[in-house]
Amino acid sequence: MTLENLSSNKSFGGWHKQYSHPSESLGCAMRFAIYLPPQVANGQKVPVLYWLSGLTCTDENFMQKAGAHRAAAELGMAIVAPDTSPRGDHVADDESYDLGQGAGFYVNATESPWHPHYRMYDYALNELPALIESVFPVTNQRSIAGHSMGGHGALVLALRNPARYQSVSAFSPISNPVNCPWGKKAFTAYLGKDSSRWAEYDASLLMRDATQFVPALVDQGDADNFLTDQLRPEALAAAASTSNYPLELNFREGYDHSYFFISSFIEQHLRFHGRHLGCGSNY
Ligand SMILES: N[C@@H](CCC(=O)N[C@@H](CSC=O)C(=O)NCC(=O)O)C(=O)O
Repeated sequence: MTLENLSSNKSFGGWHKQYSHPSESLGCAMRFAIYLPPQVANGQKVPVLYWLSGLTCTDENFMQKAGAHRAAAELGMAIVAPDTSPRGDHVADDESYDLGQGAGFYVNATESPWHPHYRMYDYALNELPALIESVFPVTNQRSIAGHSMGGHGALVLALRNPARYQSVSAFSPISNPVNCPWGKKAFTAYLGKDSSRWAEYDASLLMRDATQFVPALVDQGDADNFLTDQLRPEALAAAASTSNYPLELNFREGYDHSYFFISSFIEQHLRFHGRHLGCGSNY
């Protein structure tokens, strides 16, 4: 296993570290960041929250802007944040911000020129957790969370793989991508024009049909400029009502789509995951 340590910074008694590694699923070097709480210094293994970021992000946005380290340190929870797509000169790209590098949408692409590298679903579900669990002092207890495109990714991964995750949460997720401009553009490019093949990556359609449940928490700002056109939380609410899914959906007055919103409620999300991961004093 070739794992290159790119940076290390002490934070709230634990460590924030960035790594690069050759990814088999993506066929390129891939970067991720990990926050290791202080408990690991005592030889303790800790559970992991995977965080999937949104359009234009790298591994850095969440770690530097969300303010999650204090609660993770208290709870004894590792957080892993991968980059949002494969990267490199040999990797297909597009000049728009919502397709190509920085916009992997957590799918396995089937279409040219994307399919050789754009396999973020496999990477986030299998390759990254296998690497993390073989190298770092963590247990195999996982939860998953994300923002916007990453909220879509987190919900889809948990809904399709309920045995893999203890809990799922999202801020401002793209809840019904088959019915919004971001989703239609990305899915047409990555998955092809036949929209019947998009359903396996649509959180609302998956939640409507779910029979196995992962506790789910979603926060949505009501002043989010993407709310009506792109995010469609009402579709997720309707789906949860159909399947009796254990979804807590909160609308937060005055909050927008930014990391100011995420940083205002991230502690509540970490405590929610902590209860399901069995860490911290509040479970
Ligand atoms: N540049 C675009 C919008 C880009 C944007 O808002 N990205 C969000 C995620 S949006 C959905 O996935 C983000 O997290 N940005 C990074 C950050 O640190 O805020 C535009 O101009 O409209």
